[in-house]
Amino acid sequence: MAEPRRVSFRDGRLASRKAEEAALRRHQAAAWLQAMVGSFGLAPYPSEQEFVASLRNGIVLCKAINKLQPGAVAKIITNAPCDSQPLTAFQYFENIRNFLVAVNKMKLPSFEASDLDKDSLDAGTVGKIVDCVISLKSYHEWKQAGGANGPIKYMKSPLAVRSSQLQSENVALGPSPSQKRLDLTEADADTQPFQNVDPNMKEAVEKLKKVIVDSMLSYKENFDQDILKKDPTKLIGAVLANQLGKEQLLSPEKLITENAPTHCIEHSSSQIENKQLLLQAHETELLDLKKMFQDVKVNFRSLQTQFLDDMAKLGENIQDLSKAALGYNQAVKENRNLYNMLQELRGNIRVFCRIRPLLNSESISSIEHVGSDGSVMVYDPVKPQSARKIFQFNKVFGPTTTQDEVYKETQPFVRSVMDGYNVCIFAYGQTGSGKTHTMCGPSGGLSKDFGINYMALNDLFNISTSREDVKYDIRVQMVEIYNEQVRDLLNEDRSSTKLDIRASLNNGLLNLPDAKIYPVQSPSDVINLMQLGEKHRASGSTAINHRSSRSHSILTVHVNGKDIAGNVSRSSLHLVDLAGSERIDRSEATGDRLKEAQHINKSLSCLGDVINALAQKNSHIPYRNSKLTQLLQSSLGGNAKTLMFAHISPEAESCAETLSTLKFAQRASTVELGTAHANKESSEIRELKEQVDTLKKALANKELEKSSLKLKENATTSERTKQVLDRTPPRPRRLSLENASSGKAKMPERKILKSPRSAMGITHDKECNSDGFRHTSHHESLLQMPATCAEDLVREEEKIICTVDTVEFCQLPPEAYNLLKQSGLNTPEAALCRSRNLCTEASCGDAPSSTAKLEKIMTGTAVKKGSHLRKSIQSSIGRLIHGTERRNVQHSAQGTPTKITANACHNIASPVTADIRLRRRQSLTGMPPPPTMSRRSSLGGKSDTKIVKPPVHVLPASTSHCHSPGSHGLNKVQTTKEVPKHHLQ
Ligand SMILES: Nc1ncnc2c1ncn2[C@@H]1O[C@H](COP(=O)(O)OP(=O)(O)OP(=O)(O)O)[C@@H](O)[C@H]1O
Repeated sequence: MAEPRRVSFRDGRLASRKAEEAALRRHQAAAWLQAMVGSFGLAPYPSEQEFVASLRNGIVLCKAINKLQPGAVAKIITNAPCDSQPLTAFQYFENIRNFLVAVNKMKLPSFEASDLDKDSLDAGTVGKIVDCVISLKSYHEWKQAGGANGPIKYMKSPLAVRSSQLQSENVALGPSPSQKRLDLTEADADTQPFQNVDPNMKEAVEKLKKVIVDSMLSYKENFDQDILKKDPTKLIGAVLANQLGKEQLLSPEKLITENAPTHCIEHSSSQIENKQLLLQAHETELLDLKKMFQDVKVNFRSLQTQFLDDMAKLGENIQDLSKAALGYNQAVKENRNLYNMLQELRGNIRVFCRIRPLLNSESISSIEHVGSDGSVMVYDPVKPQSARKIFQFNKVFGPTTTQDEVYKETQPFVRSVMDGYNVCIFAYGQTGSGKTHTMCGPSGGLSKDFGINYMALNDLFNISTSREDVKYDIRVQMVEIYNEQVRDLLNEDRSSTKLDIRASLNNGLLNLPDAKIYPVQSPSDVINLMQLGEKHRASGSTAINHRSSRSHSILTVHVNGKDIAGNVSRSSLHLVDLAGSERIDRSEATGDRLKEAQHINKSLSCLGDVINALAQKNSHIPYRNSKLTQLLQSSLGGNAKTLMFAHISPEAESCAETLSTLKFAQRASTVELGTAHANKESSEIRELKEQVDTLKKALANKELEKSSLKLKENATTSERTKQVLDRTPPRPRRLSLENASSGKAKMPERKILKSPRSAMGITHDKECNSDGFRHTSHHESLLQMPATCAEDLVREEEKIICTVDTVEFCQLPPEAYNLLKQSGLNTPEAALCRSRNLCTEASCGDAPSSTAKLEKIMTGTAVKKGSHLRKSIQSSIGRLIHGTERRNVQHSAQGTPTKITANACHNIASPVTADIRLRRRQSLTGMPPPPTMSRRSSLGGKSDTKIVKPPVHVLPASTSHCHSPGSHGLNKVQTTKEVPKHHLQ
């Protein structure tokens, strides 16, 4: 199969080579003719047609031959300049005929007049014409050389043409006999005998010539090393044999012998001899070519080696480069990850930039480059010389980015809502830049190409159904801020949509308690609600956007999750589509539109102020300057994850706004919110938190009560003391003092707080009332209380003391508290009784049993409680107590002598109550007190043992009366339960 292909290739090459040779000869002929007669418009390398066409009228040929032999053509028929008629065919013929006669006279190769006829044009006939001209040329050269060296020699063979240079040199000398013999185209007298020989013979010789020339050309074209290695004589023999065999011709000798008449044989053998010589010459030429070929081959080999070396080096270089590129890519990736981590840790506002497509195809885009690394390069096409500005964001979405691609990048934020994080995604940008398209989808979410709002909610549903162990409750709110008014978008009653922003009691965050909130179960619920909201949202047509949002819309999704272990998470997702900033001159807003635009621009400017203040870490952040910043406060400065979409329009006319948006967004990306926290609580923590809240409230109540008590005591002490002293004879009074001191030993601890908040007594009396204690009325009655009303006072005192104990009781660790609750003391009244009983038990010397009970509770608590949670709750309770005590200490230090006395009274508690107190304290704070130190000493003060003296011995006489009310009170408590009333008297 391969062989025919090689043959046809060789044939093709041969044909092209022949054509090349013919073209070269035409070129020589044309050049010579032009040199002889001047330019006649023939191209240097004419085609066959051009060549023949230029000679067809015979004028050029006649002129050329006349130059060689003046008068060779007597009359040349030419076109007169005035004669516009073209020459007739007959006139042509005259010129050609005269030329051919002249040529024949000169015994030069000739052609037929009809050969110039265009209809009969073929390669052979053109070749004859060219041969004729070339022979004229040779003649001319010979003549110029003087004609002394024998007859003219002209070339017909392509090979003869190839060696024309050599021959032209020889022309000067005249052809040697051997040369004459070698020349295949020799047409001198030697060839004459052939003209008389048998035409068959002539034809055979012509064929032979042709075969040899073709073979030579063929072998020259296709020689290979094998051929060149052969003996040239044998090679030629082989060529002849081959070609002759192919042509089915006999060998030249045989051919001549067989076909030629006898008288021609001698001549034929000399012809063959000539041809053999010619072949030898070609053999030499072949050898030269072989040498050349070898040289070329060596060069080629060295070039090939060099090329291979270069390729190898190039390969190595490419490998190095690819390694470097790979390393670089990895470094960039790592860098990016680190950057993201850093941002995550810092809690920076993430910023994505989205470029909407050009809406007017004739506009020029001001966006020069969008990098995959989050960079965007902007320039002003109106001022192409102006500097390019590059901005860097977390991500940049080009004009061809789809909604799905945008959401894919947003998804991680949305998903973290389900893990308890608060997330805020807001779209910012000039009017018509595509904010609504991104958040709600085209046509404000009314089409199928949904925006982030819908996709986010859909995603939340998917997660909620995929997490089987958590039960989620998803609710939706949708409001707008229109002309600085917050309006409910989901309220069907459009007459009462105005909403107030209020601080939540739970977390202090601002919210809209009156806004309608709808539970959603499926994406279709969401679509319905969003469509309702979009229907109610204010929008209008401006010169920039035919459906421009005239309000900021906030879609809030509240997600509450509770897992099977009772752990809860609460989070919210704010999806904010801001109204676009607009230049009034461009939006051409008037009337209502103008008012809206002013409000929009103002609130966006407030947002800018807040962002600036946050970016600069100012101490004051002006959230309250607009409703928008008020509502977004928790997202901009809280522990939320915040993502901002900066939208830009690529049109050249919007370049200024684009730059302003990008600068704003870049500033926003520097705002550090702090690490976001998940709002997750385990059931235990939740319970503990609730208990801490209860304790805090109770502590506050306690302080209030004590301050009220202090007021009461201050106001009534002197009065009561005076009355009691007046009524008590010296003996009972002494007894009373003694009883007081002994009774005191049995009394439970009583703290007398000197809170600075006592001034708030009037306000907080209401709270006390709500707890069932009539402090205010009591306070008033105390001011006017006659001595006989002491019993009432005692009751009041008892209540106060019980209240104090209730507070302290509530300060028990939760488990202890729960255990006590389980034992039936789960109402304030029961707790009150319980505390009273505890006091009583303690005062009756039943301290060991209560202590043991407490101890039991504490031990159980310690076993049950995880140490971590325990520590946390204990430390918070400890702080609460420490804070109170510190305040007490401070007040004691600065207090009146009465207060000192009271403290002294406090410090002389019986060992039993002191023990209870210490144990309780230990259980609450987890800090074991040193055995010899009282609570105060454990707080860093001095040991009570050093400052506390028995009241009887240390109290100065002037202050002993101050102790009486307390002792009275305390005695009264005892009295109410156990002590006879006469002790009071
Ligand atoms: N990414 C996008 N691909 C195709 N069209 C878009 C894209 N973004 C915006 N558009 C088209 O541009 C026009 C303006 O968009 P859109 O209304 O969302 O802008 P806006 O920023 O919300 O404007 P305004 O602030 O005035 O409400 C709309 O016709 C919208 O369909």
